[in-house]
Amino acid sequence: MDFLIGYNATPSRFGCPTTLTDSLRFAPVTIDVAPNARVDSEVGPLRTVLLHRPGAELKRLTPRNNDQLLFDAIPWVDRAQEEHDAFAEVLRGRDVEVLFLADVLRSALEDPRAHTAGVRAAVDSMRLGNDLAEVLSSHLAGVDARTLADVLMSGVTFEELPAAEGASLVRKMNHPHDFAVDPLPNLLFTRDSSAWIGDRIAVSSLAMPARRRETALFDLVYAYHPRFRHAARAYGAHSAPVEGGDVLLLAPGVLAIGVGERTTAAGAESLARSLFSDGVAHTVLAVPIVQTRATMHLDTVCTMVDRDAVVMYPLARDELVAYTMRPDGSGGVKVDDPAPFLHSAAEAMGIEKLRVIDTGLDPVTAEREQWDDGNNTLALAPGVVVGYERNVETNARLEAAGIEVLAIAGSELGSGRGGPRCMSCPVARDGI
Ligand SMILES: NC(=O)NCCC[C@H](N)C(=O)O
Repeated sequence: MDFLIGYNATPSRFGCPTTLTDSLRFAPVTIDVAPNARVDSEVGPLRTVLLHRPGAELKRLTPRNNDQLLFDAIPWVDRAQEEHDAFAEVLRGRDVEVLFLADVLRSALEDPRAHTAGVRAAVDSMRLGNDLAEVLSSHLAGVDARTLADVLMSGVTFEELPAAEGASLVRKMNHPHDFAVDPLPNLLFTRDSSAWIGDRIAVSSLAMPARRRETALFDLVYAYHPRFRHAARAYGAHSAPVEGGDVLLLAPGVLAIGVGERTTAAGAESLARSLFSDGVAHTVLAVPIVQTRATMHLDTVCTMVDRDAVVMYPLARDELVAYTMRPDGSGGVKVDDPAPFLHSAAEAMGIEKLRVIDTGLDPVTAEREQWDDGNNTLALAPGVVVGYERNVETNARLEAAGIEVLAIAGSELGSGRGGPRCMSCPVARDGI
């Protein structure tokens, strides 16, 4: 890891007012940082990405728990892993450094403070009762980083618990296959649990109970992994809900944040406020989206495929509006009345028009392909995206508009209702 002289905050790049505390924060300090951790757009050439190779946590899914765990089917795990390996290979083939959550989590847990935080994140005394919680905590305190990482990701059933003296009522009254520690099958969707915005990392406060514990895992990765531990934070992991799938970096300093099933208006406002005060953004568009499973995040209906182009679900094209937020000049946030999204986005980005690659298919095909994440592309560079091969019509429209589509299989990966953008957390992109 390089040691360099740096600054523990980034000066305002957008002319936002600086305060006394800002100037104090700019004192030089010696820090070890990942020199390239920075994402200013959706389409700048991708250099580093964080993925999660699906693992044992997917084997926990059954027809009894899949709805609650936010999967629409029971994935064939071996095939999902093959599909994911092929996805990672496509990225490596384009010179992208691929990091895996399991690796960074294990490294972070080598730090004894992270280990303690990890045990705390695994053991819920409200569920287990004090006796069993204590037994499990002292067991996990003694396991190695790899084992603790596996517990945190894949959970533990009551029958897998270490034999405890004087079995508790909780243990006796739960079915052996019930979870003492819940599995986190949605770790696959690394986009949602954290997002880099400029050189800041925003660890999400996730809305759905099945995903809430992801916050603690990412919190400790960014707090203790040697590569990330000095990264500045945006927003607070314990603020109102914001999920990364709702956060689009339209252009440097310009964000759109979907507000719907996952991200609340309070969450969007809190993230905007934090980005404004750190000088990381000058305009944030809050974009209401319909609260349905099909449109759980903004990136299920719209993703950027070029500097000035998006692929968008046709029904969203005319319906999406945006509430534009800007700093008010005295530490607050000014909110405009809603206006058409495409217009507000172009204005904030300083371009004449945001091109829409029209997946203007017949409504049934459009609806089918939106459900199968046709609009959820991951840009590797301006005009180059990864998409699921099954979305034949959408991909053909993209190609016809001059966008190169690197098609990957997603029959099993898609069972959790997420596409290439959902499955990737960009850590470093070059500027555009
Ligand atoms: N950005 C995204 O749309 N992510 C997909 C998340 C799917 C996951 N099964 C969930 O319901 O949260």
